[in-house]
Amino acid sequence: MTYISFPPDRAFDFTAIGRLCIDLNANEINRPMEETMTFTKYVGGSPANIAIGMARLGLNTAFIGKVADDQMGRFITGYMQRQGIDTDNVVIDHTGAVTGLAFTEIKSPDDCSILMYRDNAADLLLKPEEVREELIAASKTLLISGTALAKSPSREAVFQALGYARKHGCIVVFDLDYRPYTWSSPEETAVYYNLAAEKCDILLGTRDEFDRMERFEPNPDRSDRVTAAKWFDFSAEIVVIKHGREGSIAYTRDGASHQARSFPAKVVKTFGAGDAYAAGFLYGVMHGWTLEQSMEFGSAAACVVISSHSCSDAMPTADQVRDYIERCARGEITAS
Ligand SMILES: Nc1ncnc2c1ncn2[C@@H]1O[C@H](COP(=O)(O)OP(=O)(O)OP(=O)(O)O)[C@@H](O)[C@H]1O
Ligand SMILES: O=C(O)C[C@@H](O)[C@H](O)C(=O)CO
Repeated sequence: MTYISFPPDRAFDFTAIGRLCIDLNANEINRPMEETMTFTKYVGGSPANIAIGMARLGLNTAFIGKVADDQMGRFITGYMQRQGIDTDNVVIDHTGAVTGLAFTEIKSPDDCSILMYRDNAADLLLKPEEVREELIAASKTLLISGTALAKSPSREAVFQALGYARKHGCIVVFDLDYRPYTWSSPEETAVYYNLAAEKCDILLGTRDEFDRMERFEPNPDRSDRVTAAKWFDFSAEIVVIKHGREGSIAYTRDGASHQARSFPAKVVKTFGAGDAYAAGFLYGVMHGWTLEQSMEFGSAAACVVISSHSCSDAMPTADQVRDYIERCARGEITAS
């Protein structure tokens, strides 16, 4: 059964809007960052990771964002281009803004955290008038990321992109991607997440992220079905709630639910799972797979990334995801 009809014959399968930043992942792992001395630099930013994941899976991909006018901005843009991602709508800031840094701490495979330096980050300075309508008109899918709603003018740029997407029949995916550092208050988060979610076709988030959206409409049992039902009164066709190692569940407008288990993984670090999951899941949905197949593919893609040191660099190809699934089926991979 097809839950989403993507517009055919467009130059891009997938376009993301949001932050492009730098991950600095501690090399000395399994210890607090106070004791780490060296880091490896990767392109980061949840929407960037997802776009890289989609390109790695073989989809025609573009990005809408803003980078600093410095070596880090040029590193990011060059890396995206080497992945085959169209960066014509990646704007260079000229106000002296900087690149957001995500220092990642890997205390243990299950205890990871991210220290974010995002003051005056260039990505949040993307303006509505810098969003190119023709790019969205040429895209089957637009992914928006919650953190881009945290500050103006990025917030208005996202709503401008949403307007173009609705005008041109582009399917909108909302990856909730809540990052506390960037927001002024929980109320502000809930207001803007709800305003954006009303215009989206597919919602992807964790239970905690959906809880944050429900400040004004309590869901005391934190019911996934209650959460999803609300969005079918708006534009949503699919609502996915992710539950970490416990797997994920999706609801569709027809009232059906779809579940996927997680795969075993030798976890190096937990973050990046959601980005890889989003790429793998959307890859399946865009290929007309069942939701169960798409969620399974996303789950396996997530395991490839959490078994690696990086997020962006580790985003798998379709063959690598299939190989991971097959190796698990043969019992060759067990959970750490
Ligand atoms: N420890 C794990 N072992 C196996 N699979 C996992 C693990 N953690 C996450 N996954 C897989 O990745 C999916 C998404 O992970 P999660 O629910 O943690 O989302 P997230 O919080 O958005 O991820 P991130 O940590 O990147 O922010 C899960 O539904 C599951 O399939
Ligand atoms: O999204 C961020 O700003 C942090 C990412 O760069 C990091 O790779 C991560 O947390 C992935 O979800």
